[in-house]
Amino acid sequence: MEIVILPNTAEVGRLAADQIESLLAGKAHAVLGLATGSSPLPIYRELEQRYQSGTVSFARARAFTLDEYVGLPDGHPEQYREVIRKEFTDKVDFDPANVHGPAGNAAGTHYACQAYEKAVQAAGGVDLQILGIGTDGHIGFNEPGSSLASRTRIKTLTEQTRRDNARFFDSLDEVPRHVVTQGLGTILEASHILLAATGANKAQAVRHLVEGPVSALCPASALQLHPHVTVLLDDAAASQLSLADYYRHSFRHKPDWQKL
Ligand SMILES: N[C@@H]1[C@@H](O)[C@H](O)[C@@H](COP(=O)(O)O)O[C@@H]1O
Repeated sequence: MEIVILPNTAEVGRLAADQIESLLAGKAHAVLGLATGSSPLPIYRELEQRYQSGTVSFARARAFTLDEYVGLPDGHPEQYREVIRKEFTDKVDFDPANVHGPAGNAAGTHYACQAYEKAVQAAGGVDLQILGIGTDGHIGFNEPGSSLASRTRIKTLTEQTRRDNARFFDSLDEVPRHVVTQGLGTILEASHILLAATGANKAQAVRHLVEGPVSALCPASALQLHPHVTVLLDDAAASQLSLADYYRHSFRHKPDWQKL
C-alpha cells in the first residue's frame, strides 16, 4: 500500500488522472471502476479538462460502478447511475453502452447481483478502481461487519452513512435504507486500486484503513491485503497517521523509474 500525502484536492485529482491517462495510453479499452461521492470529483474534473485538451480519450474504455441505492425511481437525480453520468461520463467521450452499474431496482436482486459479477469478469476485470471512503470506513457501500470475501449483494446502510449522505437529499427520511454494492472480495480483484480521501472528517477512517488491524469493523482495511493500492490524501485526512512523516519521506525519495 502506497500512501501519498498531497497539499490539496487538486493535486489528488492530478495524480490520479496521471494514472488513468497512462493506463488508457497503453490500453485504450481498459476497464475503469468508478465511484460516486465527493472524493473522486477532483479526479473527474481533471480528466474532463484533459479530455477537452485532447490528451485523453475514453471512447474505447469501459466502466463499472461500485454501488447503487435500492428503491429510488429510475432517473432520480441521486441514483448513482445518474450521478456518474452527470459528473463524469457524459462530460467526456464515454460510450453510454460501456458504462455499467449494479441494478438497484431489479425484481430478482440476488440474480441481478450475480449477473453484475459475471459482467465484470467477462470484461476481463477492473484495471483501475477509484475509491472513496466513508467516515465509518466503508468502501463502496460495504458497511462495518461486511465479510472480507463478500461479493455484489444487497446491504443495509448504517445510520451514520445515511446521515452523511442526507446532504444530497431533501431530508434524512428520503435517504434509502438499502443499497446494492460490489463486495470487498469483488473490489479486491481490481488490478490497481486508487483510494482518494480528503478532509479532517476522514482522518479516523484513514488511520484504521492504513494502520489499523485488518478487520470487518473497518471494511477499507481489507485493502491491506491487496498488492497494489495507492492511497491519495490531503494533510487533513492524513493527520491521524502515526507514520505520516515516513510516508511523505518515501514518496519524496521515490525512484524515478518506480510508478505509483
Ligand atoms: N457509496 C459511497 C462511497 O463509495 C463513498 O466513498 C462514500 C464517501 O463519500 P464522500 O467522498 O462524498 O465523502 O459515500 C458513499 O457512501
